Amino acid sequence: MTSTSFAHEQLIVRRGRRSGVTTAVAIHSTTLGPAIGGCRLKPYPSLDSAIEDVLRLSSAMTLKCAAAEVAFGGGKSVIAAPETLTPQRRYEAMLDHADLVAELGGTYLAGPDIGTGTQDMDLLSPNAFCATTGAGSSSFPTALGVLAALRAARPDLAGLSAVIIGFGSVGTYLAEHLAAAGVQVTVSDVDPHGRERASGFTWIDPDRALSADCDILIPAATGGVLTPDTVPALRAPLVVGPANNQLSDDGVADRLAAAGVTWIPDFIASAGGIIHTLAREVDGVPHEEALNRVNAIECRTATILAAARHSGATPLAEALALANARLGSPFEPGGGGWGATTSGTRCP
Ligand SMILES: NC(=O)c1ccc[n+]([C@@H]2O[C@H](COP(=O)([O-])OP(=O)(O)OC[C@H]3O[C@@H](n4cnc5c(N)ncnc54)[C@H](O)[C@@H]3O)[C@@H](O)[C@H]2O)c1
Repeated sequence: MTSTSFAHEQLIVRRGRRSGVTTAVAIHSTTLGPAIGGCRLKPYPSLDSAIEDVLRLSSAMTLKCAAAEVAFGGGKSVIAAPETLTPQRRYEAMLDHADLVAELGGTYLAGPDIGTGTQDMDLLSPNAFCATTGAGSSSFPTALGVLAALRAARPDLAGLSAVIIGFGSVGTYLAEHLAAAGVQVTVSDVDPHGRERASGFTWIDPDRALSADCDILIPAATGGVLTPDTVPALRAPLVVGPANNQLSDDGVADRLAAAGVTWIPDFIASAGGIIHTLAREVDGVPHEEALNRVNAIECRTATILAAARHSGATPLAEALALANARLGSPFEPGGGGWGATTSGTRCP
């Protein structure tokens, strides 16, 4: 999901001097403030695919921040790890990456992502969020944000059925909350251990999950799951989840609408983690107030869905209009300079 009307500001790719591992930082936009985005560590089939990933994910972060009304821009970083990485070489790769991020002088601030965690953020500190002394895991607020987006489409969840693709950190929170709300929850994961952890929930094999007969389909694993090929197989009338870049391309939003599927844009539904982290670590607000800001995703999603119903456009088109309007007339930071966030001011 990458539709913004401008090119990346910066892409830096470097081979680490200690580790020999290639790492990259992409800064898509600093229009609203320093670029933020997770640091992803994983093996890639090629350098090109790592660069493609960091470019796509960083532009999605621009949209996520703009729509979430925070005074930050979009960035992302990747560490293209070899298939086997000893703990020592992994540590050296993180230090190499920390050097690269530090050279950017605060223009890019990292956070945990696939393959990295809070202790890695300690190494990137002060150019990172969610270090061990920070706001903690973003998975719970991310799940809360998905639930807020879901409520905008289906206020009454009791008695509905949901299939969650990806029983990881966010997927597990979602499964527990939805079950508590009276939803019949089915989960799926490619990891064989996922099935053991999923006792208490109905299980479905990953290759059947996307086309499962249910009220709500929740992509909570990888991106790119909604494609021209997979849309015809969908049976759920509503798709909403935390996975970034769920569409293979923006045109898939039109296919979803034509198939009668309501798709809530990922960059709206998955913003709970950054909203909570910034509220806690930048604005210093209490946990409860930070969660209130996450819950504003319900109002934002309701506004987008109502606009789409009114205009006949897709929710994606309306969400892009919202984000791009904000990028076109940037928030003027108050006395706090960059770092002051506005989340919740337009959607209390
Ligand atoms: N954690 C956050 O705060 C956060 C914030 C925003 C977006 N996201 C996105 O949400 C998604 C889930 O995040 P997470 O933190 O729970 O990640 P995670 O790594 O904890 O969980 C993902 C799970 O998906 C499983 N999986 C991978 N491919 C699969 C497939 N094809 N079918 C079924 N299962 C598959 C993995 O085995 C894993 O258990 C990711 O796309 C992530 O980028 C997460």
